[in-house]
Amino acid sequence: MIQAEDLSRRDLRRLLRQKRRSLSCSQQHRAAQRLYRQLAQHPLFRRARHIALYLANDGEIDPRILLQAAQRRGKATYLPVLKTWPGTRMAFQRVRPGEPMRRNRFCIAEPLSKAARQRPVWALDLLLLPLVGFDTQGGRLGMGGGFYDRSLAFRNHRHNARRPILLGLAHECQKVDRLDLEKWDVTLDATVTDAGWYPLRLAR
Ligand SMILES: Nc1nc2c(c(=O)[nH]1)N(C=O)[C@@H](CNc1ccc(C(=O)N[C@@H](CCC(=O)O)C(=O)O)cc1)CN2
Ligand SMILES: Nc1ncnc2c1ncn2[C@@H]1O[C@H](COP(=O)(O)OP(=O)(O)OP(=O)(O)O)[C@@H](O)[C@H]1O
Repeated sequence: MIQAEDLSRRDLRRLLRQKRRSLSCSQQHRAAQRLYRQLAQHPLFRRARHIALYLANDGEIDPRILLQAAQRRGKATYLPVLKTWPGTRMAFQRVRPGEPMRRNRFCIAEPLSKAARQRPVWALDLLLLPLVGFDTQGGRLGMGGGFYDRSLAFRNHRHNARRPILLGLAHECQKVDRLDLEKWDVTLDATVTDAGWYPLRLAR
């Protein structure tokens, strides 16, 4: 495991992104299947009616089969869409199977922005977050854009906010011993990897 305290946030990001990108196609495929098995029958997933996920990029663990399962089960599914103004914000937009996608400025696929189909983040039941690195105390290191932190800033003022449940999704190799958190960083309720769960304070 990586000893995070010896590295700057920038170097840690670079190292962890390299690690996830270097996984082979078959390793990625196996990891996605294992992640699916960890989550698909879990009460938090089964109970959630409004779920936000992401489209995998840059070696991230791929939640697409969870997205498809959620849609088959009649849940409302959402993906992040970057706003053109202000450029630091994103929204969560409802998507249906087969909907056209475009590439955003980071080359990540996203739905065509339609304000009427966006849902405020506090009205989602479950948010599955991509991440670059995680620790076992709920710490999350993202891509460095601050998009998720900004969307979830309300959580740091209202610690008792129950919605949405925040689950980081990761490859086991993205685990680090400890992340230093900045004041704006939101804490995850749990991180789920291909190998298992790292819960922080899940109310069941
Ligand atoms: N799959 C996925 N979707 C996501 C995120 C994510 O982490 N994963 N995001 C989570 O926040 C948002 C996009 N955030 C991002 C933040 C920074 C960079 C970034 O630094 N990219 C380039 C360098 C900048 C550039 O090309 O202009 C890079 O790859 O180094 C990419 C995405 C919304 N959608
Ligand atoms: N709630 C917030 N309000 C204003 N600025 C914020 C907020 N949260 C984060 N930021 C800004 O975003 C920048 C990036 O933050 P950080 O490195 O924690 O992003 P990240 O969690 O890795 O990225 P992401 O959430 O996009 O995956 C920071 O420089 C910070 O100033």
